[in-house]
Amino acid sequence: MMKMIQVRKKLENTWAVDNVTIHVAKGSIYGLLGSNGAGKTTLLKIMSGIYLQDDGEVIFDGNQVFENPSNKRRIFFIQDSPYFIPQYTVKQMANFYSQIYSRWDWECYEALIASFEMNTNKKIHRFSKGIQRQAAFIFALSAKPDVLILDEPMDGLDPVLRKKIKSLIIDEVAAREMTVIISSHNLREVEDLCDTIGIMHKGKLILEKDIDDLKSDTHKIQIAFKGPVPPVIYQNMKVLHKEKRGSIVLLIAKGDEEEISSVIQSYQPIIFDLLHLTLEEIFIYEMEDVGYAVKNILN
Ligand SMILES: Nc1ncnc2c1ncn2[C@@H]1O[C@H](COP(=O)(O)OP(=O)(O)OP(=O)(O)O)[C@@H](O)[C@H]1O
Repeated sequence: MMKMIQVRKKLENTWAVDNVTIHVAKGSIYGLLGSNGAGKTTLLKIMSGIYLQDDGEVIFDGNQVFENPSNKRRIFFIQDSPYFIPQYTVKQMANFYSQIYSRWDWECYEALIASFEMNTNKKIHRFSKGIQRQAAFIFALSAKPDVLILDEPMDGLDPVLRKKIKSLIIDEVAAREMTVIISSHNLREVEDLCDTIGIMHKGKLILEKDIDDLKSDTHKIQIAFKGPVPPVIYQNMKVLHKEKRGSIVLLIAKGDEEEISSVIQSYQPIIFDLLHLTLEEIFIYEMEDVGYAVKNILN
């Protein structure tokens, strides 16, 4: 539903986004990861129609996004520093959004205001950074957008609020198939939320994976045999990493768990353990495979 095809954008002398192709399916939550300066904000600004790309296409539901007001009204973007009209109170800002977003839901707004115990008569710029962010979420969820784009949304929020906001996002996705694109420096912050992860590095999308696929077919295997490891056990797996510790061989490998197990068992190993990896471990090994360090997005 949201597509970017070979998109490039130059800012001053840098290709901030360089030949990126992304397809975000309706009702999915896409996590865009990358270290400082990777190009995430630029890509989100292109996706939400703030920037026009230099090359390539950005298509939402079959139409261009840039300078297309009817499409833009179906997209809500919370920037890394949320923008509010100067001097506006929460209530005035809500009135403003209700005129732009045709599906604005006052009932939902009132419920969120009560739940976050938000003072609607206070000028938003007087709130702390964290409360401004909560206000931005209240507006975003009340606007009932088809696509919610979030740039570093959890910055400045305490763990309780992060959890609350994540669960509100998940409820909205489940209830009406809202699509979410969310950027972060940190895999751990978004791994429980996203179903697809894309990693950017120096303007390029260097890895894009479905989280369930990744988790289900990547394993940590420890094996030892009386003699050498029979080479045939490697036939139905893709080895990402191999290490020998005495007589034990440690493998990080992709493949079907049952097939791998049955072949190994048939050669009567002395030791055989097959464990699932954390998403973080999977990314480290995957990135080793493509030759990039991702340590800074795993901290
Ligand atoms: N307004 C601008 N003018 C010139 N260069 C810019 C501008 N905005 C970003 N850039 C450059 O474009 C590249 C990508 O920046 P961008 O802000 O998109 O990265 P990011 O992944 O969001 O980084 P961060 O996580 O630090 O926010 C960087 O090299 C940055 O210096």
